[in-house]
Amino acid sequence: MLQVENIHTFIGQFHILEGVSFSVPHGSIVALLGRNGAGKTTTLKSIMGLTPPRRGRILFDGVEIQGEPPHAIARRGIGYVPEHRAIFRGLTVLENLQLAERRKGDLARKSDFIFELFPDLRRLIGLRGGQLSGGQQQMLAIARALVPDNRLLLVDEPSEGLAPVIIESIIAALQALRGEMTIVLVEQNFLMAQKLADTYVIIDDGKSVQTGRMHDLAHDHETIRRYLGAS
Ligand SMILES: Nc1ncnc2c1ncn2[C@@H]1O[C@H](COP(=O)(O)OP(=O)(O)OP(=O)(O)O)[C@@H](O)[C@H]1O
Repeated sequence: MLQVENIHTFIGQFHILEGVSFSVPHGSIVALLGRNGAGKTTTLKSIMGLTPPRRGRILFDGVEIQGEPPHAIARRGIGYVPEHRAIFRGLTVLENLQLAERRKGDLARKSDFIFELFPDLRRLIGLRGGQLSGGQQQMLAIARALVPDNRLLLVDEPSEGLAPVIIESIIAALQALRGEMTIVLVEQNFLMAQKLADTYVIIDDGKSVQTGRMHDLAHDHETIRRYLGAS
C-alpha cells in the first residue's frame, strides 16, 4: 500500500533523513523504531508532505505522492495522528470530531464505529479537549483520524506520557482497527510495538538500517541493544 524509497529530507539546512526505505503491505501494522532524534517523526511528516523529501519517492497505491501538498496527500486517504495529539483544547470533543470531516456527513457515517471503539468519547462528547485526561485526548486524536475515509493511519507515539493501564486500552483500540486500517506506528514503548506490529523498521541517524518481522526482533537482543538502547 505504501512504499517509501530512499527518501532524503532537509529541515532548513539540516539533512535529517539520509535514506529511509520501507514498505507497508495492505492491512499490516508496521512499527518505526529507533532512539530519540533518529528521524521517526520526520519520516511520518515526510509521508504527509509536511516536511517533503528533497529526494526519493513515496508511492501510495502505486502512485507517487511526494511533492503533493499535505491536504492533497490526506485526501488520498491517509490520516495523521501527530505526537502530542494536537487536539483543540478549547473546543469540545464533538467539535474536534466535526472539524475532522473531509466531506459533509463523514461524522454521522462513522460515529457508531468510532464510539464502539472508544465508548468513553460518547460520554465526554460535550467536554472541552483541555478538560480530558492524556489518555482521553489520545483516544480523541485517533478518533479524529477515523472520521474521514482514511485507509492508512500514521500514528506518532500514542503511548507517550500515559499510564500502563491506559496504554493497554490504546493497544486494544489499535488492535481492533486491524483489518479496517493499515497502520504505521512510531513507538518508543517496545512492548506496545511488540504487541501490535507485524513488521518493524529501525531508523538510526536518519537512515533505515534494518527491517524484519516484529516477532523475530523480540529475541534479537543485540539489535535491540545497539539501536534501541534498551535491555
Ligand atoms: N525543526 C527542526 N529544526 C532542526 N532540526 C530538527 C527539527 N525537527 C527535528 N529536527 C532534528 O531532526 C532529527 C530527527 O528528529 P525526529 O523528531 O524525526 O526524531 P524522532 O526519531 O521522531 O525522535 P523523537 O522520538 O525524539 O521525536 C533530530 O536530530 C531533531 O533534532
